Amino acid sequence: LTGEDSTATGKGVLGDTKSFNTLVNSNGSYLVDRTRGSGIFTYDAKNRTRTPGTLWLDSDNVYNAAYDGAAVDAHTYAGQTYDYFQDVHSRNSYDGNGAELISTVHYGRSYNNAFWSGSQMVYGDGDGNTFVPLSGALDVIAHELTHAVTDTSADLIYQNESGAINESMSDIFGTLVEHHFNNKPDWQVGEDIYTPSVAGDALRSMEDPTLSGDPDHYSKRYTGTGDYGGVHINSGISNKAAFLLANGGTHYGVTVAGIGNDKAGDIYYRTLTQYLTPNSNYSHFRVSTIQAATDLYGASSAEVASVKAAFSAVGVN
Ligand SMILES: CC(C)[C@H](Cc1cn(Cc2ccc(C(=O)O)cc2)nn1)C(=O)N[C@@H](CCCCN)C(=O)O
Ligand SMILES: [Zn+2]
Repeated sequence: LTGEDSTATGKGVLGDTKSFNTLVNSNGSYLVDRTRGSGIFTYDAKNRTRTPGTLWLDSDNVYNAAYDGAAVDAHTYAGQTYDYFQDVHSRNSYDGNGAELISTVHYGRSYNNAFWSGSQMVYGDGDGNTFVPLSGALDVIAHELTHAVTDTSADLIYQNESGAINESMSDIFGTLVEHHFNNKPDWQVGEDIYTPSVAGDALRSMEDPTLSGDPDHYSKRYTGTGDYGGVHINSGISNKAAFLLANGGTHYGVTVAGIGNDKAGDIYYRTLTQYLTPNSNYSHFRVSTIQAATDLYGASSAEVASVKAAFSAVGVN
């Protein structure tokens, strides 16, 4: 594919105007951003389930049609997530080696989900009640891309406690990316694309996981076999700890002094990429996070003390 690098404008899922990089040639404008790593490529599944589908081609480099919104956000937010990992953690794409970022939108019919397939991001349109097109939320895209970071580093097995940590890392970095770009930042997940007719709700809350029925203490962990052993359920334990580490608070009588998003992000990134292994459980997660914080700030630092307090607050001792 040859052509000129160009900047297009368009409207995202929620009607917001934004600009993004495209490749233009005699065929028209492709959602190809050659300025980041080996490139960001966004495809159209045309409501079927073959991936990646067709590379997105637009006629005039202006992406204002309703059908374009999902692609505009998938492309733009993938670029922002790339920038977060490069600029904040010096990681070039999800593998650290500039891997291409492939996204497919309009996957399936009224498909209420988004996922990392093992090689690319995939976004459904939602049914319009439970979800609107799922690429419309930056925390969701960063959630999916963090699965790729995890798979190319700790490679946490997607079940039971290692799977819950895998899921929590995706929620943590999804939230940190949303804060980094100051995109209506909060400690909820998927709020921008979940239940358009219900204000103030979200898929999951990191501040209070019990709002979606998930545990906020290790003693309340799910031990069944559903959801790959509760990977989207027991993630609440780590999500609550992450909220406390960044923001501070008192939980079940344990007080945590917040250290802020940036330090928390550096600690979790180092934990994920240097210490966690495929079979890590919550106990090893605590030890690893303390070690990462010790490497960065010293054994007697306030940051290490807050990591210990955050894990103790959620019952991981
Ligand atoms: C990231 C987030 C937007 C997305 C949200 C999501 C969507 N679903 C299915 C789903 C469908 C319908 C409802 C309903 O209330 O009617 C709720 C949930 N479950 N979770 C999600 O969490 N997807 C999983 C997909 C995992 C697929 C297995 N690898 C993930 O990326 O972890
Ligand atoms: Zn996930």
